[in-house]
Amino acid sequence: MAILFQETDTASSAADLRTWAIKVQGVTKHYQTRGGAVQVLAGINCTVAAGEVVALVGPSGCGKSTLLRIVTGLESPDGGVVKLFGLSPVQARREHRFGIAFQTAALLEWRDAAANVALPLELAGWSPEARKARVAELLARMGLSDAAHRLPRQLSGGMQQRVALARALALAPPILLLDEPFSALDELTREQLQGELLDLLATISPRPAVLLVTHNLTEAVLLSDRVIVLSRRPAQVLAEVSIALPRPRRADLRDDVRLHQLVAELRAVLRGNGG
Ligand SMILES: Nc1ncnc2c1ncn2[C@@H]1O[C@H](COP(=O)(O)OP(=O)(O)OP(=O)(O)O)[C@@H](O)[C@H]1O
Repeated sequence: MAILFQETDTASSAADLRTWAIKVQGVTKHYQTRGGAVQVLAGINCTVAAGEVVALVGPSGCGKSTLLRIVTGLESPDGGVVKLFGLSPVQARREHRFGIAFQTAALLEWRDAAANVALPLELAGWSPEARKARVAELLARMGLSDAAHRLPRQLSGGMQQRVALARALALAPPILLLDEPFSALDELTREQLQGELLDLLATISPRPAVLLVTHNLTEAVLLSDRVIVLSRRPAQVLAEVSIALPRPRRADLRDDVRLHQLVAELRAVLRGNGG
């Protein structure tokens, strides 16, 4: 295992920033609560290279989702800088540089599966014909062609997450941000979707950079090229673990002893931090 401790450089040239799909530098964040100020992020530095899959793990409540929301521009940091291919999160959102999928599929309940997938294409001004073709392609890719005209409530949890993934990928963004996308699913469905995501990432060209927040260490190792371990709140980067398992990967890699060793090593890092 290679544990690399967080990089300390803060001076980055514009060219360097554009090279990284995601670059997070010195990000701090606190929330004001009734009990006073709660420091959540205490100077986070991390990067995701183009085409790289990076998982973010850490103790419950340490600030993983907060960091992801800051990367999306849904929240602002108190300090520090976030760049997505050199753009601010707000610019990157405007230019459709990333797709997002959350724990709950967050589909529009009055739109059928096809219309939910079409939403980003509509917002980006695609013509009805182009939308129709792209939606059909995405639904077929996710095994949802027969469910195109079903409303979200008529879909299983796994199908809803497939729709959410298809929507996130609709504009073929170079970055995919995933916050616990499978954690609300039963174990078997979760494992199936992990396998489908592996297949997807193996076939999409060029592969998007992925930042995946997860509680599940097996999922982190199975899917990612690198795992960033956050400490307890206020979160700092405790360790970065390279996942040198070959690609393309298949879901049955979860039974491989090398994966189990990496999961054990991640667990040891977290336990060492009281996680
Ligand atoms: N809008 C908010 N106002 C006040 N406190 C907040 C807000 N959002 C998050 N927090 C607090 O910030 C901390 C970090 O929350 P966050 O959801 O980012 O953690 P997390 O690591 O993703 O948690 P989990 O692993 O349980 O999903 C928690 O203590 C949470 O209660």
